[in-house]
Amino acid sequence: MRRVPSALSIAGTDPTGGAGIHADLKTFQECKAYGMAVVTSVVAQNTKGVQDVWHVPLEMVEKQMKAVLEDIRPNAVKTGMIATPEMIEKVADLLDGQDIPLVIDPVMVATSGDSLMEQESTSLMKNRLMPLAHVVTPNIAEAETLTGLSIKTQKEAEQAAKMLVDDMGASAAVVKGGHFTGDATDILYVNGQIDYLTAPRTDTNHTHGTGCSLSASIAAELARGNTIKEAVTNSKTFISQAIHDTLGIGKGNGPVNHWASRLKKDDILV
Ligand SMILES: Nc1ncnc2c1ncn2[C@@H]1O[C@H](COP(=O)(O)OP(=O)(O)OP(=O)(O)O)[C@@H](O)[C@H]1O
Ligand SMILES: Cc1ncc(CO)c(N)n1
Repeated sequence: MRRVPSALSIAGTDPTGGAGIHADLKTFQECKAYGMAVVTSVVAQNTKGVQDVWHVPLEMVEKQMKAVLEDIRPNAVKTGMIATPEMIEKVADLLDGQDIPLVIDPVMVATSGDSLMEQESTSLMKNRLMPLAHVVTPNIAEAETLTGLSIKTQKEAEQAAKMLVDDMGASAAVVKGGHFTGDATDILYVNGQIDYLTAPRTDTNHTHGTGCSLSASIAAELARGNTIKEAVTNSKTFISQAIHDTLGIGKGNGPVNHWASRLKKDDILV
């Protein structure tokens, strides 16, 4: 029987629509999955920075999750901003044993440089969330924090990807090279194999929400029944185009163009 694939984001908000659950829902839609979202933190932020954060009470996170799970069971889940140790424990408890493909974007710092996770959360992120992850998608700084390695080269990024899987229990890791120089190369480690996913670097500072959108795309692809390698490869194509076909909006690091694969910028200009 044919089905509508659905994907759930568990993440924080961005009222300017470029990152967090807003980016995730746009991405799910573009990547042909029915999108759902549980809010973990309400963030007053824009493309220039984070002004304030309110964490949703844990019992309300649990109620949101239960409301979704008892009604429309997602075919894949992604987590983004889960700021506090207590919230990580709660989300891990709720996801443990669910048998739903899980993409963990270990969000720690916004593109603007503002912190989105409490320092004390790192060990719980490692001990509780990594073992549940089908795919974990750290950027270089997040991979360094999780593994304790210093990552200056692609070989060191490979080593980090292997640690996240072989030592910490994720099924696959994508160490993103957005903050390296040269081509935008991400390193995928899955089934004991390293793959380099490379795209030309776009010369832009409009990269707000790139990480959120990449991990949401991977979740949508998994929800559609694709393998991890197919999901990550297709998602790399999606995010490269969304960065390349920039919208040029925002006074800071502007948002990516989630429409890019089906609309060219001229189609949406008024
Ligand atoms: N300038 C660029 N040109 C092309 N691809 C890029 C560029 N910057 C980032 N990417 C790609 O975007 C994806 C996200 O990577 P990045 O390392 O920026 O994640 P991140 O730091 O978690 O993102 P965020 O800014 O949302 O926190 C990766 O596939 C990366 O290679
Ligand atoms: C809510 C949220 N999640 C993730 C990021 C990282 O881009 C952000 N800026 N805001």
